[in-house]
Amino acid sequence: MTVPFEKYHGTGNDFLIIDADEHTVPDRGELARRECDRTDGVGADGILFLALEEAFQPPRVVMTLVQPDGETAPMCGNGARCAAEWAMQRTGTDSVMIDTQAGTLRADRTDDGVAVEMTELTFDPAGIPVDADEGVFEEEIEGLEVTMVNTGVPHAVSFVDDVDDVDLETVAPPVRHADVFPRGTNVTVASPDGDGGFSQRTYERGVEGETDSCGTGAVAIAVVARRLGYTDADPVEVRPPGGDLQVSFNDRGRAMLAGPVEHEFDGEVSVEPPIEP
Ligand SMILES: N[C@@H](CCC[C@H](N)C(=O)O)C(=O)O
Repeated sequence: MTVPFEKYHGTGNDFLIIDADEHTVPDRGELARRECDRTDGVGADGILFLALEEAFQPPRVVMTLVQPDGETAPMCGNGARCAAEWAMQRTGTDSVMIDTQAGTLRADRTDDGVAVEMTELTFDPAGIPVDADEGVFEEEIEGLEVTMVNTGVPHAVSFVDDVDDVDLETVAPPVRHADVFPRGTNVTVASPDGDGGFSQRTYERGVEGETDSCGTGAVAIAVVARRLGYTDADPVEVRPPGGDLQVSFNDRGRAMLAGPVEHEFDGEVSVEPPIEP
């Protein structure tokens, strides 16, 4: 049998979206491993399974991201922005709430895209998690000087002179798999633009490679840069290869992630039918 999907991307971080209310996929991990493959499948950084609750004001959408390795990620900044656009299109609203494993986010339409209020972030080792007695700030792990933060998912953030000079596919995997991270980590490098903003590159856990953009990574750069005194800009402009993101801070002290979202195309994928009882 086949299941329809809609393909979205947020600054190049791309996802197949499947309506989880309408379509049952018995083995989500198998589907993600097969269809996220950029050679033999549709090609994407993950599959978002979305279940809409239209009765609420604003409407709610339950978001589950299954990554190309078949595992579930608790949170995804760009995925949340794509999920919000999908839900806003379906409900004709300009605001939605998104339920993730890392917490509930509010998302609003902006002039040029979608902004989400991120979940609470932490530098606490237990919350990242990292096996350390105190917060990890500018410490060398597997050859890279990193600061550890959890912005919904863990990021090892490293500031360098020029992100384009970093051989990320070589430098990142030892950090991503370092023993001190019981659940692994994303690895994000950033270089200052001299104007309070940063260029970004991220090697993503679950994708096991570099993506064109990572929303939790952009927020990680902004909060770590502010914490270390590298910027006092608000919003902080963060530029991954796939487009420009803005990270601002609201009066609740929460980070807001904003940027464009695009609907690319629709299609169908084949799945095994559910086993009848
Ligand atoms: N691309 C995402 C992050 C997705 C989760 C990450 N790969 C993980 O496993 O922690 C984003 O935009 O935040």
